[in-house]
Amino acid sequence: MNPEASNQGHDALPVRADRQDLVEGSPVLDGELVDYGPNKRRATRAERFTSWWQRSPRVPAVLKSRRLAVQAAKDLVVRLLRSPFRIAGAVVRGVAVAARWWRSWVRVSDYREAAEQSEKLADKFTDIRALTLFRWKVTGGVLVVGAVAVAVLDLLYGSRSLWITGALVSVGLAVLGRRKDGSPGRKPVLAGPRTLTWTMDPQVLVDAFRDAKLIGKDESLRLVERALRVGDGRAITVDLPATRKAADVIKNREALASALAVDEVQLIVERVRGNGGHAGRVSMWVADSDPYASPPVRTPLLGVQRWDAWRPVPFGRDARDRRIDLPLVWTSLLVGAIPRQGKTFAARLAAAGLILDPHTRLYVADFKSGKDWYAAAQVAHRFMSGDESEHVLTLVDWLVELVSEVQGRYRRMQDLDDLVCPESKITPDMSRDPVLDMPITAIFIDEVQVPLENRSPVEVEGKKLTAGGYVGELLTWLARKGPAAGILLVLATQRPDSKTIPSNLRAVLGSRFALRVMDWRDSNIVLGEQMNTRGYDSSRLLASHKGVGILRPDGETDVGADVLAMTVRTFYMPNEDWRTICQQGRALREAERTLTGHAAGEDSRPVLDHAAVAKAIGGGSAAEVESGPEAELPEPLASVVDYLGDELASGDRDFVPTAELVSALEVESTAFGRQMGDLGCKPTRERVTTEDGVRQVRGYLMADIGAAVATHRGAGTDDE
Ligand SMILES: Nc1ncnc2c1ncn2[C@@H]1O[C@H](COP(=O)(O)OP(=O)(O)OP(=O)(O)O)[C@@H](O)[C@H]1O
Repeated sequence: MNPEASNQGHDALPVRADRQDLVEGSPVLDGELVDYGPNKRRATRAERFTSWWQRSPRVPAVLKSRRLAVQAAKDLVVRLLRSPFRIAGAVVRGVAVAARWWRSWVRVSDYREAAEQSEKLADKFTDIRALTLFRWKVTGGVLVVGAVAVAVLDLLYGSRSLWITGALVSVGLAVLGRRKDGSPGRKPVLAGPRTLTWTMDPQVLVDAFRDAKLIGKDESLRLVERALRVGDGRAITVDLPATRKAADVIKNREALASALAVDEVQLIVERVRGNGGHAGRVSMWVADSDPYASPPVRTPLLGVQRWDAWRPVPFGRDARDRRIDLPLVWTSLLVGAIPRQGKTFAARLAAAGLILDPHTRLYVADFKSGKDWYAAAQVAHRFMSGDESEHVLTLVDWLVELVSEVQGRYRRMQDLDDLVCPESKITPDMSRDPVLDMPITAIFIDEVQVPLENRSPVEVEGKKLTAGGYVGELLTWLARKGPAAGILLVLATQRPDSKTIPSNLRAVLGSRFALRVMDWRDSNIVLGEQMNTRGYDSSRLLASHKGVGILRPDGETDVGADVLAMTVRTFYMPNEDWRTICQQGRALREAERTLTGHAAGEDSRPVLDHAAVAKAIGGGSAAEVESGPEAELPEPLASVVDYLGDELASGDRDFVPTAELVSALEVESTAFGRQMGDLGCKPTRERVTTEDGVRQVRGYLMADIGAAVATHRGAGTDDE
């Protein structure tokens, strides 16, 4: 690649302006300056030393900053000037403490109190009195001996000895009267900052686990692999005490990060699975600094000639800098985030892998109607960009065409022998055989909430439906049946809420990628029910971390087949790289003669068999679409329903403890109980099995919650 050209590309930022309205004049630039890969130069020895010095927990903070050092010097001068007064104060306090102790001793207070408590003071009075007299005599004796000793010393050594004795007594009294830790006002209200020291002191790690309540007071950790330097951080593997679960450590990662004094993005906690692991083995990695603050990495696809759609597509890197590839075939992908977090960039990465395989067929529906997808028009079998109702109706036609295509493929697979098609599933050879005509076909829909929310009427087999409802039904059917036949969906949405993306559609989208969202509910909508309680909540990601999200893949990734989800920063693929990849994809298709549809200049209308499609997706569900959207539930019932998800209907659970709901929904328990009561849900007590055995806890019966939901939905619909 020409370096000059590439540098130019970095400086020339994406132009976001209306194409038709562009007349002569300076372009309006919208974008972010990104300093990445190729410009990175090796740090010098001095720079490396400075970086180590700044990060090392062994170097005191005052030596890391000039401002802090000056402040520390000033504090020292003040301390020195104040020291005579502080010593005098300590001596006075020491005299008071000594006098109090002597008084209690001479009065035999402990003996007296014990006798009083056992109501035997009268019996013991004579003994106490005798002891008191004896102690007075001892006191008198010590004073006389002391006075004589001082007089003798004075005679022998002069007044110097008096000064020395006085100084020694003062030091003793000052020590006695020093400000000790533990009593109010006797320690600084704000102690210094906590810093990460666990790599040096395993006890700190154990304490952190205890502070985070991940192990009990009397429990400890076992070291499996000592702390090692891995990448730009340290890794350690430990075994939890028996019965403690690694899943709970992952869930409470934030508490552990706080106990270890690091930001949670710097802490990666994974369960070690398989042969070398067990349910209580935890592998931890702590980054030296924010792992996502470094410049983003360009997609490795830029350097490859072609890609195989069956290979997982390079998607990004995790905090430990491990490459994460995303399997796309036989699954579907949902990408969700608030605006400007990198959804389109993420969806385009998935597309890039497929574009570089000339045997794939692409449908691209860009409801963002910007320039982000424009370059894909040269390779896409069907392409459109716009957010009007006509575009939604075109999408309906595409989806109907794809449903027919899937049905056709299954029919044709039945006729193939077992050697070519061993299961009712497409294989790599089948997808590349031009005679079979079953290429991997992917439909990309950016801002999928636009068609899903469209209320234009469509008539299907005599029934009136909303276009959005019909799109939802078609997408659900395709996500369920399509992947095995080689048809996959990639949907990106700015509005990951339960009303926009129907729950039955979400349930069948295998892979999920959640960039930053507004709250844990939206995060669960993208990632799946209760993922926040398992430690995966994309609302906790930082706004400055563009392209960073939580990936829940459907299938094996390089991190491991059993990893539920992971935080990934997507590769950076700005517009000029995207254009290069699309041009390369076109050249590959031209060479293989696989250019079809829109890209080949033949914008054929889809062949539609509405009757067969309506039959396939089922009349019952279509009727549901007709009845309009479900009435909105009041809070906190809506959040409870969101949290419980499918558990509410599945009947797997009869009861949910209040404590679980309060902690998952992050609400105040009294107010929550009152609001639930107002909505017709009264708590009960049930016996449940917890870690500490069977206990009776307060909570709600699923049936009661279900009944309250039905009542409120019914009421809402009646009102309309
Ligand atoms: N992996 C990445 N590394 C660094 N920056 C990124 C990355 N991915 C995206 N960005 C930055 O984030 C910005 C927004 O990305 P993108 O257009 O994909 O957001 P979006 O979520 O699709 O936005 P919208 O909702 O407005 O369509 C881009 O301009 C890009 O500079």
